[in-house]
Amino acid sequence: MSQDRRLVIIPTYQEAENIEAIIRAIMALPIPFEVLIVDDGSPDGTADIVKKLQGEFESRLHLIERSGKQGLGTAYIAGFKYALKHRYDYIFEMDADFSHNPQDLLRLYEACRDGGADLAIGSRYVTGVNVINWPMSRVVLSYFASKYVRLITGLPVHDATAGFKCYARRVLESINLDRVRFIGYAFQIEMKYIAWKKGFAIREIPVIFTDRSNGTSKMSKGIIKEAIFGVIKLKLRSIFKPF
Ligand SMILES: Nc1nc2c(ncn2[C@@H]2O[C@H](COP(=O)(O)OP(=O)(O)O[C@H]3O[C@H](CO)[C@@H](O)[C@H](O)[C@@H]3O)[C@@H](O)[C@H]2O)c(=O)[nH]1
Repeated sequence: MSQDRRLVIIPTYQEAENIEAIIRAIMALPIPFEVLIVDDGSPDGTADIVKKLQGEFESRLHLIERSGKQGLGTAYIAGFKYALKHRYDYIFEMDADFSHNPQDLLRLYEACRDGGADLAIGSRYVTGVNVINWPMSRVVLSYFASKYVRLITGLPVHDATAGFKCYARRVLESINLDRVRFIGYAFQIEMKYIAWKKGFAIREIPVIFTDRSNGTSKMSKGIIKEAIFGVIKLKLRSIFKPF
């Protein structure tokens, strides 16, 4: 176990209020994780805070700086390419804003390392609805989005848009990352769908998602639209141009 190399990728845009605390919370976990921040030129100086912390955490804290907001999906793709190049064994996706509890990284890791999962998903909807502080409209949208994804594509997961995950390296190695198209929540659906179509074992681990106290969500109408039409495009793509 101790030889495993674990990388937590956190995409950031305007997360100056959260970034130091989330990095410290991950660094304090009982087993070592490395962290890669992929920042899109946040005007609030998120990247500068990361650079300052690099002095303290040295080789455990990494930063990719990109110019301008390019979307969560492309930030993760940049992070995945970094992870494969540097041969990490387990690669995690996580938000910067504490909506994902850093302690749950350990449970996702165990599900992959000991539980036979190739992809472990921190899932809000395995046992009821485990979301705190979201407006009811957002809970309903998110919950039924997963039902919609299942209906159209057959993807057998309860939380299709979840953004808290652990991939065993072999999953990312098997995916042509240059063919991953979507940039918002549809990206989260697309990655799960491709992994499932390729026959990887997916396990959902129940987690509690707590909406952020600091900063704001980057959700937009464009992101919702991309997800609605993206699911249909994914289904068609799988018929005409299998993954
Ligand atoms: N680099 C980069 N990071 C971004 C961008 N947009 C958002 N992020 C970062 O991505 C993370 C999630 O963004 P939020 O805007 O906080 O997401 P959310 O609305 O709370 O959505 C959450 O739930 C969705 C499902 O309901 C998930 O699909 C999503 O991944 C996330 O976990 C945060 O760390 C945020 O800074 C971007 O364009 N570029």
